[in-house]
Amino acid sequence: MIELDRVAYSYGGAELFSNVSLTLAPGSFQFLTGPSGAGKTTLLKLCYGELVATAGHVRLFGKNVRELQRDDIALSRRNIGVVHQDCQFLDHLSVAENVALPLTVAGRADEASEYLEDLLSWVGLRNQAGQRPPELSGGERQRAALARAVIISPDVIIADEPTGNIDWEMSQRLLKLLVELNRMGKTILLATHDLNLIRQASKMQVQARVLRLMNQRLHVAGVDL
Ligand SMILES: Nc1ncnc2c1ncn2[C@@H]1O[C@H](COP(=O)(O)OP(=O)(O)OP(=O)(O)O)[C@@H](O)[C@H]1O
Repeated sequence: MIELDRVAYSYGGAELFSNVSLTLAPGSFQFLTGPSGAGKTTLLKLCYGELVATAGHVRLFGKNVRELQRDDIALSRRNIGVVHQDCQFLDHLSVAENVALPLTVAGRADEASEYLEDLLSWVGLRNQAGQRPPELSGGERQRAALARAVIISPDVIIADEPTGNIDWEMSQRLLKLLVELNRMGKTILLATHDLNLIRQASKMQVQARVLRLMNQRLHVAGVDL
């Protein structure tokens, strides 16, 4: 699905990490952890083609990002649902309109009504459909962001610290939704600081791999980290 092959990334002259190799195999569930500032968000952006590696190769669905035109990258990205750390809603639109936005942008707005109600029920936000994003709680915002990420039925879901600002109960609820998606065959990459979340996933019998970005390298870690 997505492959990073000996990838490095620098902002300006400062190298953030190098020699990072990572494969998102179909149906896999991987956690990305590591200290603040290690470069987790940057690594996720490389995985969904938002940034281009300063060295090494990134392949999205078999195609080298360096050889893709901007439009081709945009097409590949339609198969990757991203849950951003700060959700990135349009506050003047309703929750339902925000969730439907990827379909609207893809010119498939007419399909939105088919899924929207079911999807909002699945994330427990059916009653909040008409509200504006600023009226939602932190946990509700993250669930709305997850609904928006999956409305276009991507094969891959990349979530950047989706439980960063929400309580444990809400974090577990969000994790459960991601586990359900994984059981449906979706490939998940989830960046988190929260080691309890990783332990919780192992209790839910998820075959998750834990990757730790630290000291400029990516390491495979155990859940007891
Ligand atoms: N656009 C940018 N220009 C310059 N430096 C940047 C840019 N974006 C991020 N950085 C720097 O790169 C480093 C890694 O940032 P990144 O957000 O990828 O780390 P992170 O591991 O996700 O951190 P956190 O866990 O705190 O979210 C940080 O020092 C950050 O300040």
